[in-house]
Amino acid sequence: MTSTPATVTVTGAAGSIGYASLFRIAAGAMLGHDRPVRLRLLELPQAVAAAEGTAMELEDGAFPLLESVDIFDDARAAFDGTDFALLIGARPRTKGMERADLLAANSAIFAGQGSILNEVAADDLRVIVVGNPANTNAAVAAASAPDIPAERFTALTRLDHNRAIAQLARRTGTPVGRISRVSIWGNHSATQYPDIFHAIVGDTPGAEIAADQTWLVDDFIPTVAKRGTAIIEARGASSAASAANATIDHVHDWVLGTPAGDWTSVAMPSNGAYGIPEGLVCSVPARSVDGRWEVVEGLAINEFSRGRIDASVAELRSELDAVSALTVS
Ligand SMILES: NC(=O)c1ccc[n+]([C@@H]2O[C@H](COP(=O)([O-])OP(=O)(O)OC[C@H]3O[C@@H](n4cnc5c(N)ncnc54)[C@H](O)[C@@H]3O)[C@@H](O)[C@H]2O)c1
Ligand SMILES: O=C(O)C[C@H](O)C(=O)O
Repeated sequence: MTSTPATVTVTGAAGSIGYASLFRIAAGAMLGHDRPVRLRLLELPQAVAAAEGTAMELEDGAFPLLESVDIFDDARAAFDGTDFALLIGARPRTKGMERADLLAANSAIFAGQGSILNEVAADDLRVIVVGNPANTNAAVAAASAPDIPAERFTALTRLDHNRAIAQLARRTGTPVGRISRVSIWGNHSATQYPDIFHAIVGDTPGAEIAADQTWLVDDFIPTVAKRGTAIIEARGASSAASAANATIDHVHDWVLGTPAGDWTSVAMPSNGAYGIPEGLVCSVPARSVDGRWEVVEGLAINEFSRGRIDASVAELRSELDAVSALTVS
């Protein structure tokens, strides 16, 4: 544990996920209850006034760990010396909008932010991309930051991981705290593959639960993979509090470690494990060891899982190709 203050830059700070994240970060839920935090709020100029309101509320929280709150509409100033970049700000997908439409809108933002982080962020920078399409945005940002180790760029699939645990708990009546070793593979999209073949659900091996193929294929997998869309349909806006919660879980475990005997799911640059091509930011089962994500290697992948993983990897590849084509043209 350290009491060295951490500088945390949150982009899209006045948006829904930003608002749902900041107070918990200030309270110590992300970096530990003994680590002071300096918050930097980055917003578009038109949302700076809203960010100022949020800063007033943060002040009114009188959080003992909160050393400062600064607001920026300039990315270079917001990222200067930052230790943690929570890249949330992006155009959210709204009702009827396809993820592909987001590629064009968002890749320029993340290329620009990656390149600025490369120049001004702290040496120990860690990045989590939440703004969609999160995996490909993270790949674009990493490619624009050649001096920062690629492993420091991650994207959020912890929300999918948490959703999978919740659905398993609901199905089996097992408390969430007794479910471990769930894995999300692939893209944060409808092609993602929530894998329970290695899970432990109470005292039951996940493979036993997965043996009910009808439930697995027609219920569990689509419910988890399309949960974001279901929430957009219901709320008229994408998930915010659960996304903020998952973002905090992701950074918390990255810094403070995954629970013993368990793992989580992280979209990170592939090292080639499980045949996933390098260069893609792909969700895999991962443990945090001494502050670094490590892929959980050596899991037996059956034919069913292989097909699902390959399908999501193919989508990631096509997203990256589409972004490269945009950059070239
Ligand atoms: N990966 C996940 O699990 C997951 C889950 C939910 C939502 N999301 C995504 O998170 C993103 C944010 O969602 P939200 O609900 O907070 O949206 P929101 O519209 O409420 O807020 C987005 C904020 O980002 C700001 N912004 C836009 N471009 C910016 C830029 N270049 N720099 C700084 N700020 C910028 C906007 O002004 C706005 O305040 C969306 O892309 C959404 O699809 C991802
Ligand atoms: O914003 C979206 O497209 C959905 C979001 O990523 C979610 O999973 O809730």
